Amino acid sequence: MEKSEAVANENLRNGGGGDGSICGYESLCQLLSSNLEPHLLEEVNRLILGLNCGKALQSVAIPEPAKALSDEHDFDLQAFRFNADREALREPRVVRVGLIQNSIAIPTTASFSDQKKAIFQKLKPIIEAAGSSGVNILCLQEAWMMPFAFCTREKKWCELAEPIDEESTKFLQEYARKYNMVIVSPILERDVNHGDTLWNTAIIIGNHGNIIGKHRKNHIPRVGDFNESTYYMEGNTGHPVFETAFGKIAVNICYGRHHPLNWLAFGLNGAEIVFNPSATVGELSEPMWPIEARNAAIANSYFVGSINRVGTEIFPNAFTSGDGKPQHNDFGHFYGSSYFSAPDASCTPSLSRRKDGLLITDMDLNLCRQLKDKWGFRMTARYEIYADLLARYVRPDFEPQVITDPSLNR
Ligand SMILES: NC(=O)NCCC(=O)O
Repeated sequence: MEKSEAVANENLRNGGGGDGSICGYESLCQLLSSNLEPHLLEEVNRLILGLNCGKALQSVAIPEPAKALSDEHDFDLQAFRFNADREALREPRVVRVGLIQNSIAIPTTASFSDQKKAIFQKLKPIIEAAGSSGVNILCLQEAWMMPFAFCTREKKWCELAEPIDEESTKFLQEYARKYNMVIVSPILERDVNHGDTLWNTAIIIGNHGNIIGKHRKNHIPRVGDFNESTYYMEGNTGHPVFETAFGKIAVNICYGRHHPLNWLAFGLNGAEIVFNPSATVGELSEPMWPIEARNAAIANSYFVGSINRVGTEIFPNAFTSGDGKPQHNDFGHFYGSSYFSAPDASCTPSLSRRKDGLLITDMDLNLCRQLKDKWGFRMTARYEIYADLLARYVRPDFEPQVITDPSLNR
């Protein structure tokens, strides 16, 4: 292989910096802001981040205790604000929402209990930073309490699954109570009452530490090394929206973001913020990452919080994925880059591509209805014609509606 080809392949797998950075920059936005003249940057940002209420997205002052924690524990910390127009009859409904992305804490060869404890330990200062900054709703990444071992297809990792009221939930319930914070906790769930069935589940912990409910991932990837159907079942919880003290929220777990109907269903049930806790790698999905969630926010008139884990997780035994490629011990680089999208097509810059991080964003939920009134996507959606097509499509005798040009030679 040519050297340049080898470098290109390495960039594809791990990012242009070799260390997960983008040629030495933490994120695309940082690369652009470090290299463009201010007037060019303003125009580029207008195009790639959009405008919120006609203006560039505002950043928000980071509270001092959170800043101190991020300096001490070396995690990325950014804060922004999505505004809405002032209304005559409704007060603004501003909530502060946080997303956490992180790498695992110790090698995957350590004992399971040590690995879990080390992740808890690593997350403590980041959750403290969120809580002490007044975050109202906090979401963690997919299967945050374990390495993303689904690539291995080894059954031993099933041991890490937990019932919804166990160790990981208890750990977060304390923070929910301490900081009056709703916490969305995506874990690998063990459903003891149903024969130890495993699910990929997001638990919604209320701001009093109570469990409001759970949602189980609807769509399971069967792509690349993401052999997740070896571990858990397709969700059976529908598309619940959880009415919390701070707004109506829902969770579209990872691969569900490729399914527009999944996003739609949460919108139809009234979600104002949909979280997309994920675990995905650069080579597979990075060009899709800035588009799909943002499109969902626009199409469904709600906010989306997208989270991806960070780093390269190396497993003891090599695995293959039936694609003819050599066996390997890791998925590739989880590229972080967590961000928020708003219904008016604006979005925040993303967090680091290689570091742990906390993204805090204030959002006026009034923006959701304002965008529904402006664009009328819900009103113009013509759901009945799609309901009819879908009802026919799922039948075994479905015939596609194709009208063939009679002049075609067949
Ligand atoms: N965890 C998960 O569903 N990953 C699938 C990969 C992707 O959707 O980018």
